[in-house]
Amino acid sequence: MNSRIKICGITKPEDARVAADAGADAIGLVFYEPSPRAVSLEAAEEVVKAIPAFVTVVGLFVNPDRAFVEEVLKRIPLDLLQFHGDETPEFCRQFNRRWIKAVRVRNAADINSAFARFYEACGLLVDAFDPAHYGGTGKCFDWTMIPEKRPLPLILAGGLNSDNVARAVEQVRPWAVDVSGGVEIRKGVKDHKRMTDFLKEVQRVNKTY
Ligand SMILES: O=C(O)c1ccccc1NCC(=O)[C@H](O)[C@H](O)COP(=O)(O)O
Repeated sequence: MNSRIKICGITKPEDARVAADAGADAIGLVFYEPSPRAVSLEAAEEVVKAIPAFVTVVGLFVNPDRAFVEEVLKRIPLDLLQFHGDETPEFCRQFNRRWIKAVRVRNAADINSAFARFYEACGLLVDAFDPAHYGGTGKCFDWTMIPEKRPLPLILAGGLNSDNVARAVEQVRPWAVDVSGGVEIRKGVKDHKRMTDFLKEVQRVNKTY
């Protein structure tokens, strides 16, 4: 099985185009103001115009109000919602939209309990735990905590970059990988070479299976 690739925290149309041209399966837009990768609705509209057919547009939220998600959905044609905070399953399911849930991993039980609790999600994103941040930390976690048995598609995130993603794919065999900081020059600024190197590396290791 090929691991799909999501590039998260895209803020500019040209970055979305480069990612899509190089083979990204999904683009993430961060609707969380404290993030250095946050986009306004106006910026998101421009980014989405640059995303071709068959590339999934993912909207990322952290403990949003229901009204805020609805406002975003009215303006931005998101294919998928990604909830990165302490949202409940009831909250996540109410938008009549496919969704994924992120979990910050301290131990294997965090992953197994999230699989059970968020069984209606269409994927579980596993990310590094940092008490001060909900995501986008640039930190890896110990991938040996990830169970072999996965009731939902598993999306691996946290500190991935073109140097370690092949090892991650070989070891974890995730449904998808998700990257943000590892393809930036600095927080919030994507680097086209780092994005294409990352995509090529996943494509290379995918071919070996
Ligand atoms: O990217 C952010 O700033 C962010 C802030 C708050 C919650 C989630 C956030 N990003 C979520 C992602 O999908 C990232 O790609 C994922 O956490 C991995 O980030 P990184 O370790 O920088 O690759």
